[in-house]
Parts: sequence; C-alpha cells; structure tokens
Amino acid sequence: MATQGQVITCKAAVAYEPNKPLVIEDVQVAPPQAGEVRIKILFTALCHTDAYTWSGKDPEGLFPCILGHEAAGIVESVGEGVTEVQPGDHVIPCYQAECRECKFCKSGKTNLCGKVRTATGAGVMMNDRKSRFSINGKPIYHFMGTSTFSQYTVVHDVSVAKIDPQAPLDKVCLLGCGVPTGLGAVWNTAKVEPGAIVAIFGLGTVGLAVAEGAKSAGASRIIGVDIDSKKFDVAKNFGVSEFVNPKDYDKPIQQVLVDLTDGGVDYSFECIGNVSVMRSALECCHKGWGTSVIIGVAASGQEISTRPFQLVTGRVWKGTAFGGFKSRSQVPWLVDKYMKKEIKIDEYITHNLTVGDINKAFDLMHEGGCLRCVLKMNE
Ligand SMILES: NC(=O)c1ccc[n+]([C@@H]2O[C@H](COP(=O)([O-])OP(=O)(O)OC[C@H]3O[C@@H](n4cnc5c(N)ncnc54)[C@H](O)[C@@H]3O)[C@@H](O)[C@H]2O)c1
Ligand SMILES: N[C@@H](CCC(=O)N[C@@H](CSCO)C(=O)NCC(=O)O)C(=O)O
Ligand SMILES: [Zn+2]
Ligand SMILES: [Zn+2]
Repeated sequence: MATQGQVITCKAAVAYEPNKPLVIEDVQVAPPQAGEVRIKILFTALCHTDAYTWSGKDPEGLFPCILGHEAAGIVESVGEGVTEVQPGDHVIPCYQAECRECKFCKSGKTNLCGKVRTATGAGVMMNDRKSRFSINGKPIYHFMGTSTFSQYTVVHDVSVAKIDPQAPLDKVCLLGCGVPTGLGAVWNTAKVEPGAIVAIFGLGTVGLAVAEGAKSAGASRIIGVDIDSKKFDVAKNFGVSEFVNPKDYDKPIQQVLVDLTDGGVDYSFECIGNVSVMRSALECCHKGWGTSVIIGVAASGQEISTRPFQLVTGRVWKGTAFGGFKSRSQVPWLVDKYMKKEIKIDEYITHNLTVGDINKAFDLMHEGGCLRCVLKMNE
C-alpha cells in the first residue's frame, strides 16, 4: 500500500521523562514537508549520547521525545524540492547536517553546519518549527534531527547521506556516529602523523575507533587508559599497544603518562565525558606541541580547567564533533571504505536485539562488556 503523503502509524520508543524506561508506542509520523525526507529505519544502534540526554543532564534535552541517532534505513518518501534522494535510496541519517551553503559549510574550516541546528536543538523541524511525531494528536519532540528509535522518522534533506545500496544496513548504521567520530578525531582534528605517541582515555567504541585511526595513521605507541581492566584484551584488536589503569597508581595519571613517554604524549583523546579526565588528558601532553582532543560529552554545568601555563607552554586543547567529517559528503566514503575492508565495523557490534528490547539494550550499554548494540526495528 502506498504510504506517500499519508500519516504512517508505527512503533517507536518514547522517552517520556528523564531516566524512566522508554515506552514502545504507536506513533503517528506525518508526511515530509518541503526539504524533508521520511525514512524507514531498519537498524539503529545506541550511543552514550542517547543515554546522556535521557539522563536529563543535556541542556537541550526535551521530553517527551524519540531518541536515537546512529542508524540506517531506506527513504520512504520525500517532500517538495528534495532532489538528492528519492524513495528506495539507502541512507544514513546524519545528526550533523551539511547544507553546503551556509557560512559554516562554506568556510572550509569546520564540519559544523548552521542551516537546521536551531531547529534540531529545539526538537522540531525547520519549516514550521513543529514536530512530525505525535501520539493521538499530542506532539513528541525530535532528537538531534534524527530520532532513529522509530520505525519511521522525518529528517531534513541536509541531514541524509545516500549510501551504496549493497552495504549491509545492520552494520553501516554505526557510521551514523561513534566509529566516524573516533576515526575522524585522529585523521581530521588531530591529524596524527606517523611515529606519534598517542594516549586514549576511555576504551569504549569511540576510544577504540580512535585507536583504529591512530594505528592506520602510523602511530608508534597507542596507550589505552581505562579504569575497567576488562577493556584491555579487546582493545589490542583495535591497535592499542600499551595499557594503563589509573587505579593501579597513586600518582596522578598525567604524571604516569609523562613518565612513561619521556615528557608526554604527542596526542591525547578524551573519550569519556569526564571533565577531570579532560584535564589529565591535556596535562599528559608533551610540552611545546602536545595536542589533546576532547570527544566526550560532559553534563550541563560541568566545566574544564587547567593552569593557563599548560597552554602558554605549547599544549593545544581542541574538541571535535562527528570527528570533523562532513556528513553527507563523507559518510558514503566511509561506507565504501568499510565495503573495501579498510575500516572495521563488525568488531564494534557486541549485541543484536530488537526495538522491543530497547531498555535491555540500555542496561547492556552500562555494563562493561557491551560496545555497540544494534536493534532491528521491524520485529
Ligand atoms: N564529540 C562527538 O561527536 C561524540 C560522538 C559520539 C560520542 N561522543 C561521546 O564520547 C564519549 C564516549 O562514548 P562511548 O560510546 O565510547 O562510551 P563508553 O561508555 O562505551 O566508553 C567510555 C569508557 O571510558 C571508561 N572510563 C570511565 N571513566 C573513566 C575514567 N575516569 N578514566 C578512564 N576510563 C574511564 C569506561 O570504562 C569505558 O570503557 C561519550 O561521552 C559520548 O557521549 C561524542
Ligand atoms: N546538546 C548537547 C550537545 C552534546 C554534543 O556535544 N553533541 C555532539 C555529538 S555527540 C554524538 O554522540 C556534537 O556533535 N555536538 C555539536 C552540535 O551539537 O552541534 C549538550 O548541549 O551537551
Ligand atoms: Zn553518538
Ligand atoms: Zn551548512
């Protein structure tokens, strides 16, 4: 039955309140308006940023909402004026848009895009500042411009990457967030060079993708730092060559790393979202040139600090969003790299469940053994 132009009723996991279990509901999804795309989501993974917003600590968190931003699916219909995708195209929704026209996109200096950011931060669509999701007439907010914990979602056309239809959607869904973020932090943001010494704080999916990126960039030492020693075995498969557990030392972890590396590392990456670790990550960098990249997302009200002397003496503090990748242009390229076996994806997927088990999937995420859990959206 043709669904184009019709409201679709489908299953979605709704977050009604911070930290209260998600509820699988029948949700009405309105047709896409001008410049919008309605996507049938086939697979979505969970990222720690979903848990962060669900926790109530995200200043942009709005409830009730439909979370989710690491997914893949097939275009169901498009609104007026949409030219770059059509029904049937295989796509990855991109929380970081790329319009190619705004000041940010044209700057050549950033992957951030300004076109729809105010709307996505407010949980609505740009056109009419309203949501396309409702339950019996009551609106449900969008999240990060993606809301992939729904069997159908509506996104802005500037937030859709069209990908190789041969690519397995249950795998490449991971290219919606965590894996590109880690790889890109190394390749685009830090620009790690061969022979460099790298420290990675936090060996979850993002930290392991940093390790994979650093190995491919030719780093000579890749030091993994995690308080969970169980992470160390799996991390070897992603290129981590040495392990440090801060719990094994009395002195500050930055001092441990400086002592281990004849003065400090060339590059460090914070992949946790802990502001005190962010400070350690900066201060373990080598005087004169060491660069620390913040990837982790810290809660509302948290602030970073260090002695300015750390920067005066040449250390550089940076951050990255989506690893600096331009989403619509480069996600298809990452998919092609996966198809050519040049980057890993399968190795990050430790669990597969269906959307009905989404609360269990969040429980798993908080246990040490889970990297990414992929949910099948149609049971
Ligand atoms: N900037 C971006 O674009 C972007 C994109 C994706 C994810 N993120 C953020 O990146 C962070 C990491 O995501 P993830 O999915 O890999 O998370 P994760 O929870 O799987 O991994 C975090 C790791 O840090 C370890 N850890 C916790 N506290 C620690 C400490 N004090 N010292 C050392 N290790 C510690 C944990 O044991 C775990 O292995 C999250 O904050 C997430 O929101 C940011
Ligand atoms: N609303 C949050 C923003 C958190 C944040 O920094 N998000 C990252 C992506 S995390 C993906 O897992 C990001 O890309 N930020 C850039 C942007 O949001 O435009 C908060 O305010 O804490
Ligand atoms: Zn994410
Ligand atoms: Zn733009």
